[in-house]
Amino acid sequence: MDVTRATTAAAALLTAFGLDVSSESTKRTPERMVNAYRELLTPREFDLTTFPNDEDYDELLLQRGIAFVSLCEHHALPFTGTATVGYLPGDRIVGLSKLARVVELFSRRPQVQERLTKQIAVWLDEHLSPKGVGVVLRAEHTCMTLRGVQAPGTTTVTSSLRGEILNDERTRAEFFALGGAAR
Ligand SMILES: Nc1nc2c(ncn2[C@@H]2O[C@H](COP(=O)(O)OP(=O)(O)OP(=O)(O)O)[C@@H](O)[C@H]2O)c(=O)[nH]1
Ligand SMILES: [Zn+2]
Repeated sequence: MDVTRATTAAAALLTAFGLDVSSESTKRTPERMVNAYRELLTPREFDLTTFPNDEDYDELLLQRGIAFVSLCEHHALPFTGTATVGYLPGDRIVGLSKLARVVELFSRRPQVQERLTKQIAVWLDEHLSPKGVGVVLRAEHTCMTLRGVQAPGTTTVTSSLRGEILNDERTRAEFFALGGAAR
């Protein structure tokens, strides 16, 4: 991100909106605005730590209630919610915190919820090679609740399933029973 250019552009945009960016209170507003968007668009880096599945744990593991914030690519407004990320281990188990970090990796960029959901599932499938992966996101889109149609209280729910969580009926039912609608 070119912060200097972005700050100049933010000042021009706010001025074009008719806002005063010269008072003591607002003169740093363009810079603050850029910092806020930069934060929303910058995931923290991490290493994917995995361990051998020595106990042969062969049931589902779910992480529920992973809070995320992303940016609607149509309006550049935030959408926020919670993710449930689950997997059925193969030879390796994952460090628990990494599930939330993967959600952050893909949420801090311009997104649509469908793509975000799928990217999390595909990434885990490719990097962890588990027997199955399931992701459910539940989010409020401020472009829908604060403006436009103004439908407060609406939530958008998406899911992406792979492997046995997709194909095995019992595993799929258990996944949704344990973590459906991103509790
Ligand atoms: N499928 C999908 N649509 C989204 C997402 N986020 C926002 N949208 C929609 O993207 C659409 C953009 O449509 P436009 O008609 O060009 O935008 P607009 O004129 O601001 O429309 P309104 O929001 O209806 O006022 C809207 O219907 C949004 O609700 C998302 O994550 N997934
Ligand atoms: Zn939007």
